[in-house]
Amino acid sequence: MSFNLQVFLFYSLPIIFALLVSKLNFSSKKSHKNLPPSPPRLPLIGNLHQLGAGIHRVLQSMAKTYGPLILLHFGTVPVIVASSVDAAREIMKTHDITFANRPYLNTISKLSYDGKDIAFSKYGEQWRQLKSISVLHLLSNKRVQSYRKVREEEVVSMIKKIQGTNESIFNLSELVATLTHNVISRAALGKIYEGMELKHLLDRTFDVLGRFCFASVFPSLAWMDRFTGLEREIEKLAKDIDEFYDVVIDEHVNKKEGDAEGQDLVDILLEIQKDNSTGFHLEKKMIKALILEVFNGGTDTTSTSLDWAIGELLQNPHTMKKLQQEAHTVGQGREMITEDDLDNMPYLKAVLKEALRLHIPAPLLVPRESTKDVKLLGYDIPSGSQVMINAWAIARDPLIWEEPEEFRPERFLNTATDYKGFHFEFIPFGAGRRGCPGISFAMIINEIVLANLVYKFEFSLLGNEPIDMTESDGLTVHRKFPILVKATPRE
Ligand code: HEM
Repeated sequence: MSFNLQVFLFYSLPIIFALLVSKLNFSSKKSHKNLPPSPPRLPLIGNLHQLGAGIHRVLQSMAKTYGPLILLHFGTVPVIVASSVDAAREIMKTHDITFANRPYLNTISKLSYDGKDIAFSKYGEQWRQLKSISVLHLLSNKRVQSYRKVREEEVVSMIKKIQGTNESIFNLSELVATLTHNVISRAALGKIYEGMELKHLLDRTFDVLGRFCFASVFPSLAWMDRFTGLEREIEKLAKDIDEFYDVVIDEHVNKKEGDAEGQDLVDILLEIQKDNSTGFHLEKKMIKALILEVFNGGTDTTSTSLDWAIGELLQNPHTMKKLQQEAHTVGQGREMITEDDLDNMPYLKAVLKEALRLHIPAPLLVPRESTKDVKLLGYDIPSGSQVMINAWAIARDPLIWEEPEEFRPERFLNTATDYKGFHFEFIPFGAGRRGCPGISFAMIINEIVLANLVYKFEFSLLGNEPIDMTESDGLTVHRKFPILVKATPRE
C-alpha cells in the first residue's frame, strides 16, 4: 500500500479532529484478549503515519522490536502482520481455512467486477468454482505448455529487437515488460491489441490502486472518496475496462471457425460457459473478471521478477558467467535455447529462485482475513482481522538464511526448497488454498527469456557505475530505475 500523506492530511484533518473530540466522549472498553503487541499509535490514524514508502522494510524493523506477530491500525482498520516462518505456517497451513478469506478492499474490488474474480472474492462456493476453473482449465501445466509457440516467437522477436540496437544503449526492462505483456495477451486474448489500449488500462489501474482511499482505512469516511475525485476515477476506469472486455468477448463470440490457431483463455471460458461443463453458471462478468485478473495479477509480477533477476546478474558478473556457461553447454551452438532444454538448466532455476527470494514482487502477498476467533503463536486473533504476511522479511530472516542479503543462487542447488508453497521460508507466491495458481505460467516465461538473453548476448552497463537496485513504491515492488545496457552478440 502506498499513499500520499499530504493529500490525506489536507482532506482528513478537520474530520479527524471532529471524530477525535467525539471519540474522547466515549468510554473505551478494555479488551481482555491477549492481542499481539502493537507499536504506539495516534488516535484515529493509528499507525498510518509510521508506514509510507517501503512498507515491507518498515514492518520488518517493527517486527525486530515487537516480535513476529504485531497488531497495527491502518486508520481505524486493525491489521495483523506476520513476519516469521512459524507465523506464516500457522496462517497458511494450520489455520488455512480460517484465513482463506480476503478483506473487502474498496478500490480493487470495484475494479475487479465487485468480487467476481478469484483473488479478491470472498472464500466460498463462487471462489471455489472459479479457482478450480483456473487451476484445471486456464493455468494447468498442459495449458501452459500449449502456449509454448507463443513464448518462443516472442523471445525470437525480442532477440531481433536487441540485435537491432547495434550495440548501443537500450532499455532492457522495457523490452522484458513488453515481451511479458505480449505473451500474456496472445495466450489470454489470442492477439496483441494494438494501440497499447490494454497497457494503458493496466497503467491506469496500478496508478489508481496506489492512491489514498478513505474507504479502505476509514470505512465510515468512505464518502470522502467522492470529494477527492477517487470514486469518479474508479467508476470511469471500471467502465473503460468493461467496454474493452466487451469488445474482446464479442470478437471471440463472432469469430469464424479456423480464425485463429489454438484456443486462447477467452475461448476456453466461453466454451465452459456454453457447455455448462462445470455445473456452475459462468456469468459473462466472471469471464471478464478472470481475464482481467490474468493481466492484473500476471503481467506486472512476472516481468518485475525477471527484471530483478537480470539486475542481480548484472551486478554479480561471476554468477552471470556461471549461468552463461550452463547456457553454452546446453545450447551447443544451436540458434536458440528451447523449452526442452530448461530441465537441464538447474543453475538458471536457482538464479530465478534467488532473485525471487531477495525481490518478492508482492512483499506482503495479498491480504487475508480471519473468519473466526483463532489463536496464533499464543495470541488471540479476533474474527474479521485483516492479516498481512511479510514474505519479504521472512525471505531475508538471518535465523533461516545464511548471509540473507547476499545474492547466492548456489543456496538453491541440491535442496528441495522451492516456491510452490510448501516451504514457508520462501513464499513469493503465497501458499495454501489461496496460493497463486499462475506459478508455472509465470516461471516458464522467466526461464525461457533469461536463458536466451544470457545465451545470445554479453551485456554491459553504461560506464563503470554499479547498477542502481533501488525499489519503487507501489503494490508491486519494481526496480525504480530501468536497466539500460549495451548488448554484444556472443560467439
Ligand atoms: C512472478 C509472478 C507472480 C507472483 C510473484 C504472484 C504472486 C501471488 C501471490 C503472493 C498471491 C497471493 C497468494 C496467497 O494469498 O497466498 C497470488 C494470487 C493469485 N495469483 Fe499470482 N503471482 C504471479 C503470477 C501470476 C500469474 C501469471 C497469474 C495468472 C496468469 C496469477 C494469478 C493469480 C490469482 C488468480 C491469484 C488469486 C488466488 C486466490 O485468491 O485464490 N499470478 N499471486
